[in-house]
Amino acid sequence: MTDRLTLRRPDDWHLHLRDGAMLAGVLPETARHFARAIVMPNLVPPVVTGDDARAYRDRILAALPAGMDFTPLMTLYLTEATDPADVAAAHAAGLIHAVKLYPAGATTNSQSGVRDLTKVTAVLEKMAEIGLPLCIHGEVTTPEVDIFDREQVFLDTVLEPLRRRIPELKVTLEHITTSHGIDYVAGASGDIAGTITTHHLMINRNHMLVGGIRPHYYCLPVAKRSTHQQALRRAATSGNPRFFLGTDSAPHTDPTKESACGCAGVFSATNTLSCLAHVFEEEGALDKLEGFTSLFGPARYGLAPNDTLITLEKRDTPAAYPAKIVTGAGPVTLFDPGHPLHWHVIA
Ligand SMILES: NC(=O)N[C@@H](CC(=O)O)C(=O)O
Ligand SMILES: [Zn+2]
Ligand SMILES: [Zn+2]
Repeated sequence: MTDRLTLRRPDDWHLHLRDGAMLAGVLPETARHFARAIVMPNLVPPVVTGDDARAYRDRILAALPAGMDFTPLMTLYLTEATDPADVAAAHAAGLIHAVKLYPAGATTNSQSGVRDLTKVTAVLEKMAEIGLPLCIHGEVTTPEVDIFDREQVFLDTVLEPLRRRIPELKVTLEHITTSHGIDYVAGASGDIAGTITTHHLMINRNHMLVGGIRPHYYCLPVAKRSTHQQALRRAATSGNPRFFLGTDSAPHTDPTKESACGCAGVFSATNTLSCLAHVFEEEGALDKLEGFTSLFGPARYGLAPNDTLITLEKRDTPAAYPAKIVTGAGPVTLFDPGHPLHWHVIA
């Protein structure tokens, strides 16, 4: 049996590329299939100013193997010291496409994030004025709140009040993991969208915890119960342009994942398209895949869709992906969906 699917070339609207040897190792994995990506700024130290973003963009382009075509779309890491004029200048120069809000302590390298949102009002007002999206890691960090409830509590206690205070702000709720997040984005008035990762479409918390703990499925926001996974699958395959792909491919070396205190992050750049074709076929929605991977994101970010194409083919033989990729920083295990993938990216 052969089935073919030709799509506009996809983009990744939430990606971690890191720096140095890790950057050099993982960048080709994304550039092979994706034309552009919103590049997360949570380096150590973070990408805070326009100058930081320019320097990081240049390092990414320098790490790109000859013959590969890839455009990094840069972001700034919002801190309580961020200067609205610097943000506006970087946006006007075409350098940055979003600003990222990490509640301090919420996730990997978020210690310089925002503790008090009232301290960044001037930046957010400037962003609303110039139409620059705020990408949000939507989890509270309150110690009393259960980790499985942190996204839902964030919606009520942080996101909704913030959007009431600055209604013109364009918001992207990143890596949605719950039906609450889906319902919020689908139902909210104003300019809001949400990204969904590959792995949250394919796993729920049982995959991570039943029969032994699987550190390579640990990420933030943590995978929730299967009813939430089902809500994510319905949203991703619905054709609603508010929902599009942000893989959140987040490489960490195996020793830092397979540890008594393992890092959060799933690395999925290499096999994401095979995974997504699998999911969309299971949902009977292959006709909705192109919107999710290639059309809704550009529309949201005010960019044209890519004019090049990518072709997938379903074959009886499963696609052969490596279990891990070797980088100069160490081995990085690839997301394992737990079953064979029959959709091959062929061109
Ligand atoms: N998603 C993750 O589990 N980890 C990300 C950070 C993030 O996106 O929250 C990382 O940088 O490793
Ligand atoms: Zn995050
Ligand atoms: Zn991320």
